Amino acid sequence: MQTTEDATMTIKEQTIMQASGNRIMTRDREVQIVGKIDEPLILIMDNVLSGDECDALIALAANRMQRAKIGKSHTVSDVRTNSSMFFEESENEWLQSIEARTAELMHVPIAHAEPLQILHYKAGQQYQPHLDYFTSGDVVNNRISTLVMYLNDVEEGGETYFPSLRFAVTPKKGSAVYFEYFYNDPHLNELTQHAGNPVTAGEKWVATQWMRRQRHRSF
Ligand SMILES: O=C(O)CCC(=O)C(=O)O
Ligand SMILES: [Fe+2]
Repeated sequence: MQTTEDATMTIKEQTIMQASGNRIMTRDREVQIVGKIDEPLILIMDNVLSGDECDALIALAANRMQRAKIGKSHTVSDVRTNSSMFFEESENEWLQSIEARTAELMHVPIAHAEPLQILHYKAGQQYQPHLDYFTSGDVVNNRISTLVMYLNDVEEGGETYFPSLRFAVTPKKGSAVYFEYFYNDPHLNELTQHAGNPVTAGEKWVATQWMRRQRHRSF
């Protein structure tokens, strides 16, 4: 990727998202940027989903959850104690509009999107530090960016935590954290390592959208 110079004359790598301004207008919602780290780019966004959309995603996923599987071998692992499920691509009309919004927000064509993933953490459950991109296997059409959307307010704990940056994002219904790892500098990509901190009271629901470098969907 090309590099640009910012005002302080330090060389900064180009990012997928142009994160200037305090809000992003999508076709059907105004999303507010309420927090930001520059490099690696991490954005905290408010108003990504409506309360009704959050409730509907949870309701649709609830009876389809299973213990989360990790990586290629699909073995149950202590790295993730939460449960998860994937929707079908564009399963219904309102899901389609959420997918279209996330693609617009993430500045990547919808064809590059993985199906939306839902995670559910009960009290005591967590997701230990990990990278979202693959370090073996499908590295050609690898993941390049993540949007974690919070579907409920968590009573206690459950932050999305970036250990290398010592940065924690508190879940808030309808808000999201965005990060990307498509840098030339592998160190910047590695800094996006993150965890789902243990939920210490209540429960936590999130929807994760991952984007691929190339087309991933058949339509
Ligand atoms: O639950 C979280 O806060 C993080 C989820 C996550 O890391 C993922 O879905 O890849
Ligand atoms: Fe992750």
